[in-house]
Amino acid sequence: MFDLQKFWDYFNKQMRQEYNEVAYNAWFKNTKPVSYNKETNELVIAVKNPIAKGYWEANLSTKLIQTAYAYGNFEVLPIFEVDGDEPTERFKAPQPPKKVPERSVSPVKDDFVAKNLQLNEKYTFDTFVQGEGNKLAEGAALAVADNPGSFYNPLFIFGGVGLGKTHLMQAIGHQMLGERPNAKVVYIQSETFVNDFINSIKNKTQDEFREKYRTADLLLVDDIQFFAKKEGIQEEFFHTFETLYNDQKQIVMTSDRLPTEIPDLSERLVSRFAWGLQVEITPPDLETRIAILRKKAESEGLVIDDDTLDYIASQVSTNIRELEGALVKVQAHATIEKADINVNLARDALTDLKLVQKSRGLQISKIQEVVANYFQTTVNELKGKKRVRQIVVPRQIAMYLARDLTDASLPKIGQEFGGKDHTTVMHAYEKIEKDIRTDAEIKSAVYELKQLLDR
Ligand SMILES: Nc1ncnc2c1ncn2[C@@H]1O[C@H](COP(=O)(O)OP(=O)(O)OP(=O)(O)O)[C@@H](O)[C@H]1O
Repeated sequence: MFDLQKFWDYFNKQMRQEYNEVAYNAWFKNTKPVSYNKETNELVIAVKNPIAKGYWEANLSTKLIQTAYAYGNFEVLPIFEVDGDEPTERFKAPQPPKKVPERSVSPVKDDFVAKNLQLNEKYTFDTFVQGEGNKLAEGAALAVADNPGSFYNPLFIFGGVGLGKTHLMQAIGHQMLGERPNAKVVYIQSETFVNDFINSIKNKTQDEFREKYRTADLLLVDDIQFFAKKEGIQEEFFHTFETLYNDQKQIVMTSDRLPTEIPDLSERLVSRFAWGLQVEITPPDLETRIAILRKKAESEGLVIDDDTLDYIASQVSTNIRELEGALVKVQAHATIEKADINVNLARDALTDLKLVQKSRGLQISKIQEVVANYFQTTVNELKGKKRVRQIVVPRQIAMYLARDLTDASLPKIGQEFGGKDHTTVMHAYEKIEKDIRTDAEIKSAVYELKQLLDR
């Protein structure tokens, strides 16, 4: 006998172990079983909104089926309904993103408005592919989109270049506008905030400036690390933040690093940014990169087989913008050659990409120079034999980066480091790889060095 409530409790318990708290709250909290038909095996589940419905259909229906089977050999056919909505047909694909309605423009001068309110219509939750590295951030963004101004305020999303921070933050904006077309969603690059502020002083239009930002229902500030060392701007932003926060308006920020790592960010901003939730996006694994490419290819109407997707995804590992660029290249190559897309064509199309990566990789001397500068030591010390910690750690980090960012073999790296044995390089690599997971200082040093080397 299939007891629906008991099974549901069991399933939830399993999911609690699998999902972190943010994601669990986003997907399972207000979801409930409605009915089970033992003739047809249809199990109707009520989810709280269309996003959740799309997510359950894409990610959780199989889990539900498997769990029911494991639970007691029960067969279920999940059907998801949006709470209070009409029942929908089974496994319907997620809805395409709603067309973004024209926003109502608040009564401030045009030059303050027009250039800033643009959200990229492609940056919605539906087009965002979930993976290990962004699962938490996506869950948090969804939770915020569901309950702006209350759940996690502010939401601070941080991580490396081109990993989807802007995409996620704008998805929150889209969802709010989908539900409340007249909401005032303000999206800005932090540099725009800086420029607007300076112009407002020049033109004596500070009132308009403040009106624009302090009356937002949702303020999205991208790349906030540009506030580093800018005291006046930070002061202004502090007041904007206070006003919005006190009015229970949602604030979302992105940055390439944690607030504590932004140089000279005032203590009060650092502490306020920590009031809500800070979530990191880390680079996607191969599987996620393939899924992103597949989704992108589908949306462009491209037919690309799995091997080719796999090949393209394996060429670009850390930046999704570059990954998309690689796909565009392959597509352009196919058009020019009037040929179908396959692995050979992709290889040809991406040859120069490989050359760039290789030439990047050949510069072990560049890595040594940047690392030596960073740690205020010298390239000679890195190549030398001194065993004091101040030199050993930078040396090991430099070897780690040489291994990670170049194609050079272990013996070749050893040679470049004053003729060291390849086992020394291997040891350094493994040591730093482990330290990155356990030592916040090493992690942040490696991260910053990678950013420096990326320029
Ligand atoms: N998980 C994802 N699913 C689908 N597309 C993604 C995903 N992550 C990133 N992208 C795409 O990759 C591109 C770069 O993403 P985005 O601009 O959001 O990165 P970012 O982290 O804000 O980068 P930056 O640090 O340069 O500001 C965008 O076109 C975005 O749509």
